[in-house]
Amino acid sequence: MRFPSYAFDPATGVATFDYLLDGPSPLRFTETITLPVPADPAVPEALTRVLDLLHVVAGVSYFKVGAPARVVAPKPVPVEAAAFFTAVYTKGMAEYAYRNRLPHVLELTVETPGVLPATTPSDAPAGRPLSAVGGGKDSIVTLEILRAAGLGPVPFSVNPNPVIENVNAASGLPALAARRKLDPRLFELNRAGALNGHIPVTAINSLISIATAVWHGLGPVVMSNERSASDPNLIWNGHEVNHQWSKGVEAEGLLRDAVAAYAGLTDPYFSLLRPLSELHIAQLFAGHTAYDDVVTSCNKAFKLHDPTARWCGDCPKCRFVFLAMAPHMSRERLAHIFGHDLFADPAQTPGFLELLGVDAHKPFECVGEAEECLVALSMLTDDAPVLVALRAAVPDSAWADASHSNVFTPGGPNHIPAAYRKLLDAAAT
Ligand SMILES: CC(=O)N[C@H]1[C@@H](OP(=O)(O)OP(=O)(O)OC[C@H]2O[C@@H](n3ccc(=O)[nH]c3=O)[C@H](O)[C@@H]2O)O[C@H](CO)[C@@H](O)[C@@H]1O[C@H](C)C(=O)N[C@@H](C)C(=O)N[C@@H](CCC(=O)O)C(=O)O
Ligand SMILES: Nc1ncnc2c1ncn2[C@@H]1O[C@H](COP(=O)(O)OP(=O)(O)OP(=O)(O)O)[C@@H](O)[C@H]1O
Repeated sequence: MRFPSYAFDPATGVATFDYLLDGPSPLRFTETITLPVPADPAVPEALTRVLDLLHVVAGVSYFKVGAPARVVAPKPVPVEAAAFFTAVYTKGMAEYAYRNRLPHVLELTVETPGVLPATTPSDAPAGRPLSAVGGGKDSIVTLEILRAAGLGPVPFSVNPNPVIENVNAASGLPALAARRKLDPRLFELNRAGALNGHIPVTAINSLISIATAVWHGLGPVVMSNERSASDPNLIWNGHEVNHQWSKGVEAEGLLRDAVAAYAGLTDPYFSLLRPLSELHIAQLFAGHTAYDDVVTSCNKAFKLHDPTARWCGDCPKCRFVFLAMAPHMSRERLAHIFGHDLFADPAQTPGFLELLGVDAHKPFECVGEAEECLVALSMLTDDAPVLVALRAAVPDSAWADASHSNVFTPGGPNHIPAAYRKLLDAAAT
């Protein structure tokens, strides 16, 4: 796989990234990413550098059509950027490799045509934070922590759908948006049965967020990725397979190092919620009723071709968020947010058992740990049909583990700068 060229027009904010899958029948693709144009459209060198990184990282959508054995990046970069590329194409594509039985994907190294020394670091950004909004509870909690601290966060999204637009409207904060258009050829190939699978979309959205912040004189970029995003779903051929890899703390560190070494940006990007469990975030979300009619975490609402849906009420993510929010609010409020009372429907029991670790591995979805689910269940005392069935199915040993849980104690590795860490600690205690 090669990366023939890319172009960026500061007058329109349009970047076009070209890709080539080499071979007897070469395949060419072009992805278009449109950044919001600032009042002063002069292009700083750091923006060009971030776009260089984005060119390679956004290539994963086209890589997956052929799983080529060699990926050759277009420019020399520092070792930190090369390491980030390799991790995105291996660890970020691990679910795709596992589902398609392509073990070589986990072993490849993204080649670069030379090694550059690291760029001299600049000062950390001191502008208004750019806060990535996905429409779910997590980014709402971050936005409200930053707003309460008087930092004037700027909500930012890639391809905002009506859910995200409604969340932004409920926040009352003027938002920025970027557009991302995959090459339509990809969908033709998918319809014709090409190899397909999950890609590390957060790595792409993160670089688009950093590019926007740099161009607009904003920053840092503040994400809302939680502690459990770092935990794998399963081990395959000796490699961890994590559906949420690019939301995890390892990816966050690699991305920060790559952007620092190649673009000279210091502390440009971190996740404010990294030390928190999903259950803890759900507790903080419960304090903000203004978003009840708009908040949506269900991934089915985010299909490229069906942008109007909210909670489907029948997927691992809906079940997980319902369970995580349940201890922190009335059942009436919960049913209002979701449009369904999932604990009243016995057909939901097997799906909840999967989340509780009683069945199978962690689902390939953005859901928290089995331990968090057990703690949430232990906090619920009423006799809704699903809760009765779950209590009966959970083994005694699991209850003992849940009673010693630290899901409400912030912890674990993170990259939060000291000034922001104070804000989190004040909000989460
Ligand atoms: C919404 C969703 O979950 N989509 C995944 C799904 O794709 P599907 O065909 O059902 O719908 P579309 O999202 O409309 O995609 C259409 C095709 O386009 C491909 N594609 C999409 C975006 C992209 O950046 N590159 C692409 O190539 C896609 O593969 C389809 O062929 O199943 C796909 C195959 O498993 C997934 O790739 C789709 O996932 C999206 C990329 C997506 O945005 N997913 C996030 C909701 C998601 O899963 N986030 C994870 C974090 C993962 C990470 O490491 O960043 C999470 O929240 O846990
Ligand atoms: N379209 C998008 N544009 C920019 N950032 C996004 C987008 N979608 C998600 N994100 C960001 O990526 C991270 C992971 O997204 P995720 O969907 O898990 O979070 P969320 O929507 O805030 O909450 P939830 O886990 O409840 O869905 C978050 O920091 C979120 O803000």
